[in-house]
Amino acid sequence: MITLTELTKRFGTTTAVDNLSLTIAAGRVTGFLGPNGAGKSTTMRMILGLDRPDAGTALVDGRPYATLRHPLRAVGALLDARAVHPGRTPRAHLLAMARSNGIPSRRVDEVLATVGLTEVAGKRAGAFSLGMGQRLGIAGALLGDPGVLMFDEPVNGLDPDGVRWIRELMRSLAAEGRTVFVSSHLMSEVQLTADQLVVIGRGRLIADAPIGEVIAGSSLTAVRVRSPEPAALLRLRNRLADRQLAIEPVGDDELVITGTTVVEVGDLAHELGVRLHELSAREASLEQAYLELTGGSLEFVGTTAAHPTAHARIEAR
Ligand SMILES: Nc1ncnc2c1ncn2[C@@H]1O[C@H](COP(=O)(O)OP(=O)(O)OP(=O)(O)O)[C@@H](O)[C@H]1O
Repeated sequence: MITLTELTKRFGTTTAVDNLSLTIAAGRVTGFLGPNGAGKSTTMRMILGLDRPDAGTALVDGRPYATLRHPLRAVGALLDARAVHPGRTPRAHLLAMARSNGIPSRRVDEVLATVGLTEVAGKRAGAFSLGMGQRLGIAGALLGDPGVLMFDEPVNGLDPDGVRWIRELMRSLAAEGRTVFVSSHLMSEVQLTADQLVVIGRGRLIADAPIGEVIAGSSLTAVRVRSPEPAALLRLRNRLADRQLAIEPVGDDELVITGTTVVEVGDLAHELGVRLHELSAREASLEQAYLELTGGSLEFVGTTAAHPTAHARIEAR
């Protein structure tokens, strides 16, 4: 478990992480989302004791990282896949890590096999592709068999097989009861991998909820209902309006309603004796829900206009 309490980090006049309080629970994959510059890496660095908070605390299983005697056995992390010295071999790199954390050297061969690098274990890491570097970083994270794992953009540079491999690895690590905290900009991938989402913008918490709730909260998640009887449909519309739901009529035979479920609308239609020709749910994608949530907290925006002013800074709503 990771516990953040009023965590704050400033760089000069920039508040990178702003009073962040949340718990990242064990036994599930928590996706960590936010626009560029939102403060994700800084948060992860503070959890790992690499950046010192200006206020608040970041605890791993109730303890600050710096007080862990064998940190790699408590928390494994992939932050920067290029962090390995180019002249070193994967085996030498992992052996050095193992030695400094009291981890038996046979564990090195185990993790090399897990990430599929056994055959290149004696080659210099400098010649590795980005995907191989990611795999080596993941091997380092797994080395101490830790209960908490953090990955910053782990699928970066991986081919489709590698992407699927990391997805299955994260799912299985969470199924073993570990805490898996992973940042990503790939919404389709997060939708397939994560159970819980933490969304931040400009260092502040925007959402901390199960993925289904985040999608259900989107204005693009809606129920569509069609009836061949306009008068009956109007009765249904009035009753839905009584419940303060947002209703968009389409012609006189269709309604699109947000903030409800097919169960609620179906039950109401039945109660009012409204004959239906369609009752369907339209679910927003995670990407649509995410863009709505973070729309006001973008730090850097580009444009597709003819005369781009890319990277203009915009103010928060
Ligand atoms: N060492 C540093 N010195 C100065 N400013 C920094 C430093 N590290 C981060 N920042 C600033 O803090 C803010 C948060 O950066 P951070 O890298 O944590 O965001 P992020 O969410 O990980 O972004 P990305 O998705 O682009 O990786 C940004 O405004 C960034 O410029």
